[in-house]
Amino acid sequence: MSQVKIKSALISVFHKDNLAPIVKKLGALGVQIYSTGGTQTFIEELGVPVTAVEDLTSYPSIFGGRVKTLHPKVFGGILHRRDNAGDLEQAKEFEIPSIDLVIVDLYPFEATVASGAPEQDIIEKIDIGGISLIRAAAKNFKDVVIVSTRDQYPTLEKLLEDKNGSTDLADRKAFAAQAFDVSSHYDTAIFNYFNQDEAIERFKVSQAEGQTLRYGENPHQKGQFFGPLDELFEKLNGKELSYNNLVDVDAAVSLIEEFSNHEKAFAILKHTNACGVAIGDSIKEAYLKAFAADTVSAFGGVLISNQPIDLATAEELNSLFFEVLIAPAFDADALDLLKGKKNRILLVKKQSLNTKKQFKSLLNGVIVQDRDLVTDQISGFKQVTKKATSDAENLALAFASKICKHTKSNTIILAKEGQMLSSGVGQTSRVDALKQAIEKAKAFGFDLNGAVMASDAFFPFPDCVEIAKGEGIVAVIQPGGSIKDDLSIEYCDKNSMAMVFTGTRHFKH
Ligand SMILES: NC(=O)c1ncn([C@@H]2O[C@H](COP(=O)(O)O)[C@@H](O)[C@H]2O)c1NC=O
Repeated sequence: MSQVKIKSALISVFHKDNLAPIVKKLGALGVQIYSTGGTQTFIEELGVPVTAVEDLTSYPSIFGGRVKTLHPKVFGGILHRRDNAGDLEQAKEFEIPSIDLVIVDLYPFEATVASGAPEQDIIEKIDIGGISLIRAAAKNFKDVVIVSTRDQYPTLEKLLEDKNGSTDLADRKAFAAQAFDVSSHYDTAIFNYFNQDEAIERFKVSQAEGQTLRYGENPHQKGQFFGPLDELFEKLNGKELSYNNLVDVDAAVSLIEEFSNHEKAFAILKHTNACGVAIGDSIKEAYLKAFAADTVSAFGGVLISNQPIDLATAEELNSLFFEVLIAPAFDADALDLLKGKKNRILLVKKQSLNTKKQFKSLLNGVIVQDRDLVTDQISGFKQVTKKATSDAENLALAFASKICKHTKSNTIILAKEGQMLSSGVGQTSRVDALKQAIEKAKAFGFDLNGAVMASDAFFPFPDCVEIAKGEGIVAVIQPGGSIKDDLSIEYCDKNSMAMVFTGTRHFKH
């Protein structure tokens, strides 16, 4: 395999951390180092010999650093083909030295955008010279080693250690692949920043972090997840998250984020749908009320709370077999108890979901939409029946509507005082969803007299309110918008039921 001995290096890095051992090693190997302003000072302070790029190019860094390495002596030094007589001839003619190793750490564009910095600061953090160095060195991987992020320092260090400055083609090609990963990710971030109003209809996503999952939805399917999982969660216990766990965790987090921190909320999900949701005076009470809604489906579920898990709640949870429990924190004694089962996945939710877009693949393409960020507020309820909803009913309706929004359509949620009694989930007709909900509520011993009903979309006919009346349901929330709304309203008026419209449909397909 064709070996290249590193005799010269160009180092230009934004963050200087963890660079010192590499510089020292290169110095010890007698490598000729070229460097830019701040990096050069850093290297000098280590006592390692370094030549300023300015001395190579005979040009100073100009325009506030916008142009410092962009020069034929630098790019020629990287790009000339060492096995091409013509290139070698020209390199000699123009006094272009070989550069065998390039180390770059780009201006932190994404971090600057995330910090909320003004546009002019963001623009100045679009690295031009660095990205060009990366692309040039990666293109000429036959002759050059390109280290394009700080993450690769350990690999380089090991290489320098093991091979004393020599590199194989395979090493260099692997670095080149990573370099184009870095450069394409960087440019995607810049494009998405410029295309915030989506004037250019393109779907460009680059997730820098990924992990291979044990398998996909089923064992014969491969699965991977791309995203910053560690930013969202800290795993305190349990086996690796599976594909299906991740899908359910996403649904659980989306649902629990409907509840404000002063409400003590607990939800149990199966296959992305809630089979129990409640708010209570304590988190233990919320859990017990959520569990009561469907003590069968809770088995193997994904559980989530918006409050820390205390010992009292953990003692109740301990007797349930569940896959995942997510909470903002776990009391030490609760954690000790729950850790008793080694496979149980316990996740600390560190931050909120902040994506504004959702996408999935279909028809050989990708479908993209804004996330449904509308939560129906009592202040926005439109009373459409003669009988107005009471304050208590409004609270129950708002609660039920939050669950509707995160349940597969067609859905009906039946609730009472901060407790989901039952749900009809993913049915092909709304009537079937209601019938399923009624059957389930009865199966788990609930009296529906005085309960409220939420529907994710309008009632095309009055049949749902008719059936609901028969079960003692007193108040209904729905978006409205059917040409036959009047029939449902009339029925409610004649049967002293109250109904509010929200104006917002919450289909979830
Ligand atoms: N303009 C150029 O020619 C140029 N060449 C290298 N850089 C970047 O300058 C930074 C290092 O600068 P310094 O060594 O001065 O701290 C690196 O992030 C590198 O990617 C440049 N800056 C931006 O484009």
